Amino acid sequence: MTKLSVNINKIATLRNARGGNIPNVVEAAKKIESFGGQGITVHPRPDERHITYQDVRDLSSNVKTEFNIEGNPVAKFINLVLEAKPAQVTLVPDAEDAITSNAGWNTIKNKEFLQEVIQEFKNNGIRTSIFVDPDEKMMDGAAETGTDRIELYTEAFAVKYAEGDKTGVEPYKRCATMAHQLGLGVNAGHDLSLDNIKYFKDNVPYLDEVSIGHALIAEALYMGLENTIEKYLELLK
Ligand SMILES: CC(=O)[C@@H](O)[C@H](O)COP(=O)(O)O
Ligand SMILES: NCC(=O)COP(=O)(O)O
Repeated sequence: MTKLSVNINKIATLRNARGGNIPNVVEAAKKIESFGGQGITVHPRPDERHITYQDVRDLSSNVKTEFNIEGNPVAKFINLVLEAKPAQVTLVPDAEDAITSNAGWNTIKNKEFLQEVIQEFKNNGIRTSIFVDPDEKMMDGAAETGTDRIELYTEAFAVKYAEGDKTGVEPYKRCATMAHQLGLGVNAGHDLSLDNIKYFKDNVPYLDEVSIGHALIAEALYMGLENTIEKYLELLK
């Protein structure tokens, strides 16, 4: 079984559009858990355009399933994660002004830096995952950082799949197999949706967890959050 972690960034985007506290992200996380979501993911960005640092603190004492915090490990982020003590931290090499995540780590060039931050999180009992493109060289590099897991960056697959090209899944198959052989857990995320998740899940082995936000929240506008989560859970069995 592959776990579904629901990324709630877009719930905060909606709240921030008005100020105030509607929708309330903590309540949303609790509902998602009651609908069967197996984890909650957030990606606080430096400008706090959706999830704020305070949201992370509030969620940390309320999330009962697996709490996963994503972000670029700059000092402010590292301190926040050490304070929140989530089950998992996912390191993403985001530029400050990136509209969304758009690349994985070069695990070879950043090996020493990653080794250092990963060790700090692991010393504090936090599982680590690093965001990587589906490139075999980066799997070898990832294993050397000491990370527990990798998160395969799935945008390239999602784009090809939407164009009717199913071969985009091939590098993910190879990298998931290789990561598993190297002793790493395998997560995946970015632009996964009800349209493409089944094909991805059926073709990529050893998939521990997917984190899905943008499409899931958009789908929930039409189908409701409970139905949408149920559909994902069915497809991820
Ligand atoms: C790490 C990742 O894959 C992203 O999908 C991210 O969590 C989404 O962030 P935004 O919601 O800011 O686009
Ligand atoms: N790690 C990926 C994630 O949390 C959600 O990405 P998206 O579904 O919002 O593209």
